[in-house]
Parts: sequence; structure tokens; C-alpha cells
Amino acid sequence: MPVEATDGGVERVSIREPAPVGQHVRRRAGDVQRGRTVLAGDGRVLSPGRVALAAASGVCEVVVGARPRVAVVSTGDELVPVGQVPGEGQIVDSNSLMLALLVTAAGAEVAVRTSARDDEASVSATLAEAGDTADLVITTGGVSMGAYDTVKQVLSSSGAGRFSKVAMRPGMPQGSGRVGSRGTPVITLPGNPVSALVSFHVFVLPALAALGGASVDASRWPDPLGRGTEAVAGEEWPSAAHKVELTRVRVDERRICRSGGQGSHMLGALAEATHLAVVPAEVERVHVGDVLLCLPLLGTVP
Ligand SMILES: Nc1nc2c(c(=O)[nH]1)N[C@H]1C(S)=C(S)[C@@H](COP(=O)(O)OP(=O)(O)OC[C@H]3O[C@@H](n4cnc5c(N)ncnc54)[C@H](O)[C@@H]3O)O[C@H]1N2
Ligand code: MOO
Repeated sequence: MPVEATDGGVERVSIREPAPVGQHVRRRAGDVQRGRTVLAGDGRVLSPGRVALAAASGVCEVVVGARPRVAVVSTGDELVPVGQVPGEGQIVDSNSLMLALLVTAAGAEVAVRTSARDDEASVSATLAEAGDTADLVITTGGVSMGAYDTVKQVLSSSGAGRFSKVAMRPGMPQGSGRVGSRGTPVITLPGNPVSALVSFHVFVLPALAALGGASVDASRWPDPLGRGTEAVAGEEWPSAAHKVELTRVRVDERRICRSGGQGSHMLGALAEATHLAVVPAEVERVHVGDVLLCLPLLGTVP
């Protein structure tokens, strides 16, 4: 009986309205019934709500997987640290900062953030050390076709890595392998900033989830974690032939618009994007009204 429906008396109370039987009663087992599993060891994140449920159920200790520790390695003689003004032929190392933030947003820990020069000795030593301090190493740059694609040279020549072209845009050149004395997995992302971010979402994020014990359905790539939502194209745009294109878009009230220019160097459009719209390989033009799967960008969409 709400106090508002009474005269507010404490010793004696006068009730002004009829009270339906059972109204405002929170019944035992009305929420969680006896015998129900309140927390399954299914690899899901122990969210604040799940912690509250465990605590309310009298469970004070749970076994959890450790957060994966990730080493982030940028490569390239042209890189200067964030905060330094780049000279002729130089570029600010924005990738390692971006990737470190993505690692944190994914619920993992940054073991180390470092960089290597474009020579084999520097890349070898940096990768070996990174492998010994982390559960997963991610690199950027040096995986394409040129003379200074040192990450690819070092890992291919030792047989420790494999490289291929994936039919996606951006993010075509990809590689992976093992480094360090424990054979720590390494994922080698391309150097173009947008390519690195897109590749993180579709390759590194699922790997981190798997390391954390979550189930990952590789057959659903590029959304093996099932994080995507469908939305409707509000404009038309061309898409790469024979490649899955991950267009940087904004999704407002289920309506998709590109967030700006789509070059793999274009951080302006990336900064405005909320999602990656997945345009299938067989589609060469997106039309208004097409329904597309949209992957939320980590740290952008709540
Ligand atoms: N002959 C071919 N050339 C290229 C191909 C190809 O198939 N054949 N693929 C292109 C594609 S697609 C991509 S993506 C790039 C990937 O190249 P790398 O991974 O070797 O990347 P880099 O050459 O080292 O760098 C590319 C670009 O990005 C800048 N960069 C690198 N690291 C950083 C960083 N930490 N922060 C900010 N910017 C960074 C770098 O200065 C270059 O401008 O290969 C194409 N080429
Ligand atoms: O596939 Mo590369 O990532 O476009 O620039």
C-alpha cells in the first residue's frame, strides 16, 4: 500500500483506497528461482550487473580469466612520437596510440607500446621482446610489397609468419605468426591508419575475445562476435568490386550515412564514424534503402 494512498499515520493508519491483493509485493524467487545458474562459466564478461547478481546471491568469489596482455608495436623509420612536430618525410605515430586505446576499450591490457625501425635487427629484437612480455602482439606497418616491408621480411624469412591478401577494403595486406621464446601469437596489421583500425575490429577483437574465453564463430566473419546491427542506407555510394568493403559511416536512428572520405589515410572520416558498414563482396554500389550490417566502433558507440 503506497503511503500516498493513506493519511500517512504511523501508530494508526487510515487507508483511503482499495488495495488489490499482491500489489507491490516482491515475492521470494520472483526474480531468480532456486536451482537456476546465476553465472555460467561461458566466457562472458563479468559485467557490473552480473557482479551484483553474484553478490546478492551470496557468491563472493568467482574464477575469472585474466585480461589478455597485448604488446602494440608500430614500425617505420618515418614515425615520430605523438607530440613531436613531423619534419619532411615524417609522420606522427598515431597508430600505436589508437591501437593501445582500442586494446583497452576491448577490455584487455596494454603490456607495452613501442616502435621499431625499418631494419631487420630492430624489428626482430622488438618482436622477440614484445612476445616475451605479452599474450598477444599486434604490429602496424611493413606488411605490403615494398623493399622496406620489414615485418613481413623478418617473419617470412624465419618461417614464423604467414602473409596474404584478404579480399577486403581497407585492410588488404594481413599477416600473423608467432614471436618470442613462448611462441606468442602476433597479428601484423597494415600501416595505413584506417586499415589498422578496421583490421583491429575484424581480426584482433575476435582474437582477444577468444583469449578471454568467449566463443567466436569464425564463419560469421567479419562479425564473428555477433556485435553488428542492421541499418538502412540513407545515401548511395560505390564499393570495391570483389572485396568486402568496411565503409566508415554514422548510424543515426538506423539510417546510414558515410562519415566522410574513404581513403585508408583519412582520419577525419574515421573520427566522425560510429560504425563500419559491411558491404558484401558482390555489391559494387550501395543504393538508398539497402539494409547493411553495421559493426559498432569500439569506444565510440556505448
Ligand atoms: N605494390 C603494392 N603496394 C601496396 C599494396 C599492394 O598490394 N601492392 N597494398 C597497399 C595497401 S592496400 C596497404 S593497406 C598498404 C599497407 O602497407 P604497409 O602495412 O606496409 O604499411 P606502410 O607502408 O608501413 O605504411 C602505410 C602508410 O601508413 C603510414 N603509417 C605507418 N605506420 C603508421 C603509424 N604508426 N602511425 C601513422 N601512420 C602510419 C605510413 O607512413 C604510410 O603512409 O600497402 C599498400 N601498398
Ligand atoms: O587495403 Mo589498404 O588497407 O586499403 O589501404
